[in-house]
Amino acid sequence: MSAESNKDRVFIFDTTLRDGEQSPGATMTLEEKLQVAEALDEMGVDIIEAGFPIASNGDFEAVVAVAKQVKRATVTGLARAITADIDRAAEAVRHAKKGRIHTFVSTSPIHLAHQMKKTEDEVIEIIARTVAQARNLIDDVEWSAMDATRTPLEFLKRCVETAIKAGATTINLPDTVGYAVPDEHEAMFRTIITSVPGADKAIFSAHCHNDLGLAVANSLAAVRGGARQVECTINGLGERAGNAALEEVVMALRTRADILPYHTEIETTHLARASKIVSAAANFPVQYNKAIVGKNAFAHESGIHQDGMLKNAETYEIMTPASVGIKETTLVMGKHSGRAAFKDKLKELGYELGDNAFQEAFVRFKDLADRKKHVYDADIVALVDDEVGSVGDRIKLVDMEVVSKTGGVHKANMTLSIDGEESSVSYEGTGSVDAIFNAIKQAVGQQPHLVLYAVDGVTGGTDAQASAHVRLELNGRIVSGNAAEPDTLVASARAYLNAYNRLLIERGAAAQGAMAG
Ligand SMILES: CC(=O)SCCNC(=O)CCNC(=O)[C@H](O)C(C)(C)COP(=O)(O)OP(=O)(O)OC[C@H]1O[C@@H](n2cnc3c(N)ncnc32)[C@H](O)[C@@H]1OP(=O)(O)O
Ligand SMILES: CC(C)C(=O)C(=O)O
Repeated sequence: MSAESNKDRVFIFDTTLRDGEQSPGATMTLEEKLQVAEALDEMGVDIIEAGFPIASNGDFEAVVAVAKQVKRATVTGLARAITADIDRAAEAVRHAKKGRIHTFVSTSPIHLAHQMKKTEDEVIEIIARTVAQARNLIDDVEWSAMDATRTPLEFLKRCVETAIKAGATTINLPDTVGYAVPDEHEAMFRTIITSVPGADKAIFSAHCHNDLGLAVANSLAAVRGGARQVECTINGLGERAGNAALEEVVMALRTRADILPYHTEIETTHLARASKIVSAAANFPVQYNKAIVGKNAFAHESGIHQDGMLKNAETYEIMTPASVGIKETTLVMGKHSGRAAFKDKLKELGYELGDNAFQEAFVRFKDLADRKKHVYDADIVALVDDEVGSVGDRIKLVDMEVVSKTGGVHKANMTLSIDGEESSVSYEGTGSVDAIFNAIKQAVGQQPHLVLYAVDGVTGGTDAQASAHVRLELNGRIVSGNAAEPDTLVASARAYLNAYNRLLIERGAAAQGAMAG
């Protein structure tokens, strides 16, 4: 495929299995690498860098296995500018339908002086010799200038010209240490591509690291400067702060085609799945706020955004979750949510409340969200059931204080509203709950028999709401009451009152008489 006929096509070179695996702790087994490679191939990645064959027998075997498995993509293996490395890489990638050798050497003064201990002329000789060696073994050869962005332009031009003359078909100018900024990066590519003799015969490639958080921005700048291959990894995995994230590069090109008129052949609906596969294989969690594939990438918690989303998703989303393989947007219910989202959530949960009941439920929801980190659907169900179940209650809890001492007194001081009038009472018990129930019985002047008292957590966690259940019996009648609250004792008191209120309803006028007496 000539660079000319694909002038706006950006080739995606995925190095999750090589640079990605260089993330400390991200080592993958052969089976895991095959699973990742399959996902990349199905997604339409153009080149898969499967490993560094000379690094170990395991790496060599992995590159061979990936090469044999992959159906569509070109498979490459990395090699230093060393004869044995290049031979080993060739031996591994020759198993692929389309194989590539990727060889590299340092070009920056600091690397030449301290790592390679070579002069510029010696490096030029190494490039000519090793690229030619690779090209004698395979037609598809990529050459990389390690630390290109800290290399003086004049020397970089000499290196690139030498590599192209020796037969390199792809020239990669890596920002090895994540030092570049976008304008400068774009200019570097443009200068090299427009001034090096023979540059039109090669595809230029960007390989950006994220040390300054600029890997994706620099990759896009390189494309503007003429690069047509971007090296990246799923989830931005990679040495130190990582590489440019594949999903971000691809979606930026797709979403901003208006000012970045280039395209890739990536099937973007596979992105979320690939992210999960890599995260599991590399045992590397994806941060919640990671662009495109993070748990929060399509989640909205604030009321104003949720209201906008309910009116038109384009108000707060620049791409659809479906376009990256995420099922749907989520409106997370929390302390920043407003009425629009709460109403929508109630509808989803099957509730239709009248204006007053809705308003009261919303106030209680806000109050709960202020106290609880996560408000789950189950919390809202408990809250609304509780709200609906207590509509019309004649006796309500106004305030409550419980004093409880190990081996000592358990006392409940309660203020209740009975038919709109407040009444305070204190009573002791054998425990806090017993004291509460005794205080209520004292206030209402009745002694119903407690048939059942039980408490469950609505959700997990110590901040979960407690759901309390009380069953009372009076004169042969049995009624149940429920209440949900973050505080177990308050939930218990309200459940008792809820049951007692039902007892009053069932007993009708007789109960009214009893209370008045
Ligand atoms: C920017 C990048 O991501 S580059 C890729 C980095 N990835 C890795 O290093 C992972 C795999 N690496 C390995 O398994 C090992 O480092 C090996 C097998 C490659 C080499 O192991 P060793 O022979 O023990 O060498 P060691 O790692 O200690 O040092 C690297 C050597 O390679 C040399 N070297 C580094 N890059 C190159 C290069 N592109 N071309 C030629 N030689 C190079 C260094 O100068 C050093 O040589 P020296 O020992 O003569 O000083
Ligand atoms: C080997 C090259 C491509 C590399 O990984 C880098 O320079 O970061």
